[in-house]
Amino acid sequence: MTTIQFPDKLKWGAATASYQIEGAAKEGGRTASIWDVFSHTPGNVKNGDHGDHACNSYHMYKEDVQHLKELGVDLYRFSISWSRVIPDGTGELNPEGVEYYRNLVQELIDNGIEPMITLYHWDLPQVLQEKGGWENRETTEAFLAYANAMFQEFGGQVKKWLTINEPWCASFLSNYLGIHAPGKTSLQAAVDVSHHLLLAHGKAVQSFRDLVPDGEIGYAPNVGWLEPYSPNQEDIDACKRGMMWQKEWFMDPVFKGTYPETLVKLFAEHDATLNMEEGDLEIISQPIDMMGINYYTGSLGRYKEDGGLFQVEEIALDERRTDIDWPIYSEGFYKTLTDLHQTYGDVPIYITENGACYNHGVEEDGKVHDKERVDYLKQHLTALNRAMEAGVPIVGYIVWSLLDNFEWAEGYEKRFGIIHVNFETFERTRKDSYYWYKDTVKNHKFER
Ligand SMILES: CCOCCOc1ccc(-c2cn(C[C@@H]3NC[C@@H](O)[C@H]3O)nn2)cc1
Repeated sequence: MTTIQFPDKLKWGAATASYQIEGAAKEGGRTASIWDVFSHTPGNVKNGDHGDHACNSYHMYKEDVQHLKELGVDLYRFSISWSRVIPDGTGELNPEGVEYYRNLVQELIDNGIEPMITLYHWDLPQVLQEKGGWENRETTEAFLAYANAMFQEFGGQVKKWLTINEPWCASFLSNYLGIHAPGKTSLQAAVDVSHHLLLAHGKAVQSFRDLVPDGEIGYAPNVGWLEPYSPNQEDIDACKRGMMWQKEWFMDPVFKGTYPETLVKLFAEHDATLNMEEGDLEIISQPIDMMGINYYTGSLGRYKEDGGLFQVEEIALDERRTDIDWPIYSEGFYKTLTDLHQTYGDVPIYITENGACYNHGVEEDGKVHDKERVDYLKQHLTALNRAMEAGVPIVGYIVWSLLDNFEWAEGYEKRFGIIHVNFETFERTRKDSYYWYKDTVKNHKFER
């Protein structure tokens, strides 16, 4: 057996997001988000699932906090539903909506858990979508007003903030590939959305400096690793192009104040222009205090002439898959983290999401034996440990997710939680992985 030991200063956490767990979609003054509309549109989500009730956390947050307390984590990462706190998208705050999050923040603090708030985890108010959504540059101002209101409401108690979760998913997966809300298939729309998300991020960071001067703020891009299928230059270049879409496109503007020219040209060749205004990149490249990284999977990448926008095809390393059919590639996690450190320097990194989909149910013994999830976490935490030993400044690890929840277009069938949720009764059942994670957090180590 080998002991994987972590430094005591590493923070441990668990994560969720508003539309995926809250439910109460039409309660407490909340109005529709783009995910309400998208999930209620037939054909968009498996089994016709939607977030009307989700995990019922709007009514069960106290129980959720008890699970977190007994888990022993330092941090709970959750997101605010913009349309719950500002139902019209702009203008008046909804007192009931603000009260829900004030109660949640207080419950966390009373139980010794530090809140980490994500401002935008994909649930844009539908009212704003009807005015063009993120394609409309004005939405960056609406986001700034929303962020300022949240900074003023919660900045006294909440010191860790993330602006945008997985901007690649919120722009290209949602507006070019059409797989997430609003389900558009326009490359121009996706390029506009990606720029406006980054601009909104930069505006919020600027304002945060005044409103929460003792806080730390960042954003949470997702990255998948592509390893060249062969040493052929065409495969190496194909992997670089494929990763650029999630990595350089969303990180160069923030850390270097530029977009990668290769992609600007490639998008232009496909009639999608990058529409910026003077001063945008100065706003976007506001210094941030930390970066969240969401990592799940990776694969081999091989040049393919007709391989889509980036002329790359993804080939799984081997047959190991999770139950959402994503390859298991913990070495890719290590390579992602060391690559980011070499490219972008010593920005402190929180792993804001890492976890696995395994769809185990509750057995006759009343337990959930998700050994595969424990194995996935062991492999990826081992890779994380190696990256830390290689000098990558990782300051926190936040598992996705605390609860089984609404996994977007996959619905409730795909379970990422360390706690099982019965979506009829909302009963929570701690999985074997919950107890393994609890022990790892307590001892800052595990055996493998
Ligand atoms: C190129 C073609 O690709 C087709 C599918 O493409 C993707 C990519 C990525 C995802 C994806 C899902 N998740 C998990 C969530 N992260 C945030 C949190 O809310 C979790 O629920 N991360 N990435 C889905 C689909």
